[in-house]
Amino acid sequence: MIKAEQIHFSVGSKQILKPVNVELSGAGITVVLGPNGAGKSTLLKCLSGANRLSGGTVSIDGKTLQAYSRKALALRRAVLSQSTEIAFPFKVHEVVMMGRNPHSVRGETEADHQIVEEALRHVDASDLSDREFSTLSGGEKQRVQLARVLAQVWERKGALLMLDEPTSALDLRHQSQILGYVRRQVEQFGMTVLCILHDINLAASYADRIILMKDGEIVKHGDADAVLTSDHLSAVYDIPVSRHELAGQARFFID
Ligand SMILES: Nc1ncnc2c1ncn2[C@@H]1O[C@H](COP(=O)(O)OP(=O)(O)OP(=O)(O)O)[C@@H](O)[C@H]1O
Repeated sequence: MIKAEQIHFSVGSKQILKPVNVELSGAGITVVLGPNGAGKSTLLKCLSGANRLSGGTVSIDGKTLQAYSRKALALRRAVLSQSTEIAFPFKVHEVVMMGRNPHSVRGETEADHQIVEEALRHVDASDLSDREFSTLSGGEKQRVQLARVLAQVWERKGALLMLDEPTSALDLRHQSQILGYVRRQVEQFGMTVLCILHDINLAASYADRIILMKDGEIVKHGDADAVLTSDHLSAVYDIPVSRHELAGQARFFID
């Protein structure tokens, strides 16, 4: 369980994240939605420990982030950030193996290699394994980075996954393939997922809960069906958004 109490984040005199409380526990996908600049990535970075908080505390299983060693934190939660670039000429399989580093006591094992192979298969990137990472397309890089994150918490019961726009560079098939796979991980291993998306329809398809943000604040946080209303979305995005039910699924359109 991850719990944030009154966390906030400022740069100079600008408060980018106003004091918020967030609690995520148990198996499920929480999607963070909101317009550009709403503070979604800042919230995720504060929860993951990438941002030094201006105030408040984040704890995982009752222990503050500061009380975890880097390795213990890496075994408990994995983070996919927006930037997928890597400065050095690594091969794809080497990038995914980085996700296994926190597990290595005496180097890579056969099991680690199998996990890397499996992770690449699940993101449809097996054929890229021996390619140099820097030569991949944007969507290929994003899938490989996701494989690295999946390898980090491979089949760990109750692991935390924090994903910042994991599908932003993906085509339609890969969007649904990858979010579908994340959904199955949640169901099989009880993972707790926090995922930033821009596509409201994707969010409606995969989210159990929604955090709706605007101007550095959480405007709504609750069950997806209750948060994803025409009124809430129109107010947050400053544009009329209508909700329709199609084949039993909520669908959103700009009027
Ligand atoms: N280190 C920083 N220094 C100055 N401003 C920052 C910094 N980090 C974030 N910001 C600003 O804070 C606001 C929130 O940024 P954040 O990246 O959290 O937004 P977001 O909701 O993830 O946006 P997007 O949908 O565009 O990715 C933005 O206006 C951004 O420019």
